[in-house]
Amino acid sequence: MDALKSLVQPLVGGAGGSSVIDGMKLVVLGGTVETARRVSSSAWYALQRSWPISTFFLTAHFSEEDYPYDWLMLWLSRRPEWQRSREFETTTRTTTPGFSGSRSVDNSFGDDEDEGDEDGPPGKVKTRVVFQPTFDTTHTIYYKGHWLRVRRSKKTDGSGCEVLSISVVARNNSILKQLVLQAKKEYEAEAIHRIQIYFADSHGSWRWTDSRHKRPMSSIVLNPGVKEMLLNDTRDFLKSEKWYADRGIPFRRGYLLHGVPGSGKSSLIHAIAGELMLDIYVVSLSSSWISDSTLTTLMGRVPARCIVLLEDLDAAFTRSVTRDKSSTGTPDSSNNNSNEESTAPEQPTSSSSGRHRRSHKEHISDVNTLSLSGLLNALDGVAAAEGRILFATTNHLERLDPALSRPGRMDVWIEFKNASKWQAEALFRNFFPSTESDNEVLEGDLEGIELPNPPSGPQSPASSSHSSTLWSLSPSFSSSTASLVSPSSKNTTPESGPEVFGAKNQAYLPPPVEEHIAACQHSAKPLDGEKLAQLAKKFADSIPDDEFSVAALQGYLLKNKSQPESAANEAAAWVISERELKERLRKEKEARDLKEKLDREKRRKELLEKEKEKAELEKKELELAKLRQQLQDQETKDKADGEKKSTEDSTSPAAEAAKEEDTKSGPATDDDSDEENTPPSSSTPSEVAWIQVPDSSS
Ligand SMILES: Nc1ncnc2c1ncn2[C@@H]1O[C@H](COP(=O)(O)OP(=O)(O)OP(=O)(O)O)[C@@H](O)[C@H]1O
Repeated sequence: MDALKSLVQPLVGGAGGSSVIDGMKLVVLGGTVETARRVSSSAWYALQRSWPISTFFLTAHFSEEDYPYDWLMLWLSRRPEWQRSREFETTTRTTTPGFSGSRSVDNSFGDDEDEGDEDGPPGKVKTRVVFQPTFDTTHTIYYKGHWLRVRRSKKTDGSGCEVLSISVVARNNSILKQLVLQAKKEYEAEAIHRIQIYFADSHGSWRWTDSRHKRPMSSIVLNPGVKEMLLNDTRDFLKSEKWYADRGIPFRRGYLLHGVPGSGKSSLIHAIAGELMLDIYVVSLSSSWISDSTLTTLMGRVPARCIVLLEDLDAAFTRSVTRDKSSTGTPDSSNNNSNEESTAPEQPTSSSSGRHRRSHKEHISDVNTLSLSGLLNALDGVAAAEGRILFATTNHLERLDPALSRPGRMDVWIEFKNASKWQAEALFRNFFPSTESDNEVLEGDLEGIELPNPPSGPQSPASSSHSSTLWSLSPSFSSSTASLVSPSSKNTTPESGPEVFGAKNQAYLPPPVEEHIAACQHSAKPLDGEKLAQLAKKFADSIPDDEFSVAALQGYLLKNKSQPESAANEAAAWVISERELKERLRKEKEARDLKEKLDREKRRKELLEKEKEKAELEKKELELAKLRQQLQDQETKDKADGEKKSTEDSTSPAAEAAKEEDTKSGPATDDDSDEENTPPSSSTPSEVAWIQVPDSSS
């Protein structure tokens, strides 16, 4: 301290008693201590890295491609040392992908901490920002009597993958094992209310893609017994590992859900996954990069207990994007053409924290070489994981190869049809809130139902007691709802509503709320049991059996979510309008098909015409070539004949005599010789050339 004093003294000129000097002393002291801390810690790290100190450390590396990385990142995010890091980066991607937006990451902060945030627009997605230590900085964390050195870095192999390295001075690795197990436990405790969804990537790895709230079984409306049977069967399977082992049967079970679109196949699988607390691993078999070997690798890499979902099995060997295009379960080499337009693996866009947003580029090769035998091998070959539950969905059972759907691969088949009256009634009852307890099947858990725009904004006071029902999940005008309801209603006077411009004006009664504005309420009031039953029955009476999908009925109810009476009363009119719409669409499609057919026919005729013309032209050219050849032959022949004749003439005795005569009588005149040597006019080449040849250009 004396040394410090002597250091400071000259600077402050000896006026030690003033508050300025005290302040400066503190600054200098603080700076010195911090510098000393940093220097000593750097020296300590340098020492640790140096040989032989580093030889005392046990180090475990966790790649982000594997699950323990996620467990440890969640565990670390809760450590105060991690949060106290002096060098950090911010991200809206949470370190724990499965829990984006939740408060489980303690070092995050976001919109919901702003004061007055409640006034924000309902349904606004709240962004959370997370602090995380920068790469290549080392942090020391105390755990169960050991100092752990934790470091985040990137792999140097060019993949850009993150790696977490944890080192500890210990005799064996049991402390690291304990750490991983604890991190796993904490991670799973968080995951209890959610299911994780993984998608296959082109490298044959599974990538975490989404985390969803569990969907309650009660929100799935199927004919009685179906859900229960399926749930019992899957539960029973998971308990029967020994039974399978004793009989030498591979411990796998497959379910084929087939039927019309929008009938609840995917929803049921999600509900079952939630019920059994299993994650879902999705493979899209129509992906451009899928091949026999990638699929085999993927199937070998699923964990022991999970659901593997093969969506749209009938599209396995085609890469068309529309499911209505002819697709088949039988391999078709033409469809495996690598030059076809590639279809990128369908990855649902989910929260911003998804791993699919990693910056490193994914190489998606366009080599869909999946074959039927490859698929069958991947499903039940030696490399296929045991203990998994396979679900496959298809809208076209008839297009599947029998080998694919035989028992052993697909043990249980369930057909999904369009909604029955019974389902329509149950859907209505599930959809609208009731004041009676018997309707509580959905209480507390309907939040999983898939609404087009799931709002997360504040609820109106009236709806707060039912915050988890579909009714209260609907986007609401919240506190402003009261002002929109007809003034005849008791508690909807302007005074009871929020403070709005002119609300206190008592001189005139407000004009009635226009009907279309009143219809915009987004929350229905709970109905009493009797009324609900009556409306549900009326609704179901209007819905014909097996004509509309449950998804279509749900869409209709969503349009009327604040008006159960209208939903029931207008259902018959909706059915008529839907039929008309379907009829119109059918006719339009027919007209389109007809036009396409005529166009095709026209193009075919034009093609035929062109081919015919081409053939004719070729024929004429052939004839022409023939004639030319004949002409050439004739010319050659004539020439040869002429030469022969002239030779003969010159060697015969008469000619000799004539020659002698000529010699005697002197040279003949030019005219005479010309006459004699002129060949017969009929064989002159010039005349042959007058044979008319067809014009090739015609
Ligand atoms: N049986 C059902 N019970 C409850 N909701 C249903 C049912 N069927 C469909 N839905 C609703 O309809 C929507 C579509 O359902 P889902 O995706 O499960 O149908 P799908 O049969 O898998 O359709 P696709 O064959 O087109 O994939 C979802 O929002 C779901 O809530």
